[in-house]
Formats: sequence, structure tokens, C-alpha cells
Amino acid sequence: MQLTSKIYIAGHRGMVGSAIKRALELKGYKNLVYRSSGELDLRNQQAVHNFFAEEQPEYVFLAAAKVGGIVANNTYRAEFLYDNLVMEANMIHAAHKTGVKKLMFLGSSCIYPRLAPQPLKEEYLLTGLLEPTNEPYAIAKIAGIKLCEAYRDQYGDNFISVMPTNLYGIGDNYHPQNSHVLPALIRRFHEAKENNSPVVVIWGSGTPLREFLYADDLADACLFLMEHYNERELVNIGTGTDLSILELAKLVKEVTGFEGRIELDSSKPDGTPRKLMDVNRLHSLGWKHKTDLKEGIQLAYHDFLRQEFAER
Ligand SMILES: NC(=O)C1=CN([C@@H]2O[C@H](COP(=O)(O)OP(=O)(O)OC[C@H]3O[C@@H](n4cnc5c(N)ncnc54)[C@H](OP(=O)(O)O)[C@@H]3O)[C@@H](O)[C@H]2O)C=CC1
Ligand SMILES: C[C@H]1O[C@H](OP(=O)(O)OP(=O)(O)OC[C@H]2O[C@@H](n3cnc4c(=O)[nH]c(N)nc43)[C@H](O)[C@@H]2O)[C@@H](O)[C@@H](O)C1=O
Repeated sequence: MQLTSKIYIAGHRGMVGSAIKRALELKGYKNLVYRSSGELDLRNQQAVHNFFAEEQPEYVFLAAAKVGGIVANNTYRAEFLYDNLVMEANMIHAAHKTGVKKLMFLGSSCIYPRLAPQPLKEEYLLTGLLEPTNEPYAIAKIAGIKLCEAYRDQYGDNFISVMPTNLYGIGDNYHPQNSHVLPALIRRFHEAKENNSPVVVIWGSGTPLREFLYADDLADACLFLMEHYNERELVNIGTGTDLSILELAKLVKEVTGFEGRIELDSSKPDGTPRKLMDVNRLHSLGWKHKTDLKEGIQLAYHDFLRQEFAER
């Protein structure tokens, strides 16, 4: 990418898209193009084709999607499958039709089989049954991967697919029911401290293991791979370390300064027991994450407080 290349960031207002936009601006890329979902609904095929024909982007970061935590995925199963399938199909086909030089599709760690060997290697894709709670979303993501592969095979398009682990950071979604675990816990522990509540309840057994990567580190990895990676194979993006949900809760408790007890709500789903990414391919390409989990949670908490104060 040249500093004058026209770069389209789909999903630029989201946690990942805004981090990619920040990273590009910091590196001096000036010719960025983006639209909110209100300005351009990526489920509208004609609108997407008109946009690509009019703007003619050279590089595309596909960071727009319908995204949420385990309860959101399991509640809005049709929307998670339909919206993501239609958005990625429209974007990838329009990118092909208008001769986009390179497109990066963002998948997710939940594309891998629920009980695959750990850590998860890229070649474990489609070797077993998926986690039921986010199967619709995972199927949509796998379809996106296969679209990129097929357009490369048939037309020679340089469309690459990256698989981020669980992410958190600036501009995250803190919705009490629909968010991912880390932002949900930041909000819940903070509110409990503010309200002098004696207990914070976390979902599930607390035993599942999860890996967390700070969103600005992911953005840095995305720019690195957009610059240096042009192959058909998937690339996992993670830290290569994980911890239990209960250990995570204790970390969030420490960062937020909550002093009460933690209780478990076993009526809520645990989801996949573990999904630790094998990041050897990423490391061999020359990229490693920088932000450790405790530092990242502190940064995310400060962003949450800034957002909360701004909304008063
Ligand atoms: N968060 C995580 O833990 C992980 C996320 N990912 C992937 O990273 C990518 C970004 O995720 P994240 O930033 O967390 O998600 P967010 O929910 O923060 O952002 C999603 C973005 O997608 C846009 N969007 C949603 N629906 C439409 C639509 N119909 N038309 C146009 N735009 C739409 C939204 O635009 P607007 O704000 O304008 O409405 C929003 O900016 C996704 O592909 C996700 O699957 C992968 C692994 C983990
Ligand atoms: C990111 C990736 O992976 C996502 O899957 P996931 O990792 O299972 O989703 P999650 O972040 O919501 O973590 C859920 C784990 O955490 C426990 N848990 C405790 N307390 C809360 C809580 O308050 N909220 C939530 N959401 N989970 C909680 C919960 O019991 C479970 O064990 C996909 O949805 C999909 O979005 C995807 O791409």
C-alpha cells in the first residue's frame, strides 16, 4: 500500500474498524474511505456495487459484521448467519468486479471445531463439529473464507483471510446482554463498585479458557499482513496464551477496584471449553503482539469510563 492508495475500511466505527483507521492515520495514509451502516447498508447488493464503482478502492479491510457475545450469537441465530453471509458476499463480489488490488476478510477463532486439538492450527478448519452457540456466525465466517479462496482460485484475486482470537479494547461493545465477556465484566464490576454491591455474578462455570488480544494490536497485525501476506492460507492472529473466565474475572475485579465476592450463574452457557490459537504462522511471518492482558484491561477500562462520562 502507498500512502496515497485509496483504502476502504468497512466497519470503521466498530472496535476493530476504528482501530484499523487509527493505525492507518498514524502511519500517514491519507486516502481513506468509509461509510456508516446508515450511509451504506452492506446487505444491499446494489448499494454496495454502486459504492465500489463510484469510489474504486484499491485496498479493502472487511471489518464490518454483525458481532456479539455468546448469548447474542445464540439468540439472534438467523441474523448472525444472514447478515454476515450477505455482507461478505456483496463486498467480496464487488471487490472482484471493480478490480480491488487486495482485500482482507476478518473471520474469527470460532470457525474451528469445538473440540479440536489445542492450540488451534489453521489446518483444523472443517475437521469437526462447531460450537452450537455460535454455529450460525461461524458458518458465515467459514463461507467468507471459502469465498476468498474461490475468487483467488478462479479469478486470481488477492483476497486474504485472517482469524482473530477474542478481542477487546477502545470502542468495544459494553451492552449488558449482547457484549463479549471482557467488556461485559468491565461494566459489571465497575457498576458493582459504584453501587457498593457485595456480589458480581459471572456467567457459566468460570472454567472455559479464552485468549484475548488488544484491538490496537490486532489492527497493527492487520496492517502488517496487508503489507506482507499474499497467500491463500488462513492466518491466526492471537497472543498464544489463555486463562480461565474465573481468572479473567479476578483480573477485572483487581483493575476496577471492586472488593466484593464473585458468584457463578450456571444457567448461562459456557460455550467452547477452549479456543487457544496456534500463532506460529503469524510469528514466523514476523509479527507478535505487544499489549499484555492486564495493561490492556486497564486501557479498556479507562476507555469505558471515558465513554460513560461522555454519555452523561
Ligand atoms: N470483537 C471480537 O471479539 C472479535 C471480532 N472479530 C471480527 O472483527 C470484525 C469487527 O468486529 P468488531 O469491531 O468487534 O465489531 P463491532 O460490532 O464493534 O463493529 C461492527 C461494525 O460493522 C458495521 N456493520 C454491521 N452491520 C452492518 C451493515 N448491515 N452495513 C454496514 N455496516 C455494518 C457496524 O457499522 P455501524 O457502526 O456504522 O453501524 C460496525 O461498525 C468482525 O468481522 C468480527 O467478526 C473476530 C474475532 C473476535
Ligand atoms: C469472539 C468470538 O468468540 C465468541 O464466543 P465466546 O468467546 O464464547 O464469547 P464470549 O466473549 O461471550 O465469552 C463467553 C464465555 O465467557 C463467559 N462469561 C461469563 N460472564 C459473561 C458475561 O457477562 N458475558 C459474556 N458474553 N460471557 C460471559 C461465558 O459463560 C462463556 O464461557 C463468539 O460469540 C464470537 O463473537 C466470536 O467471534
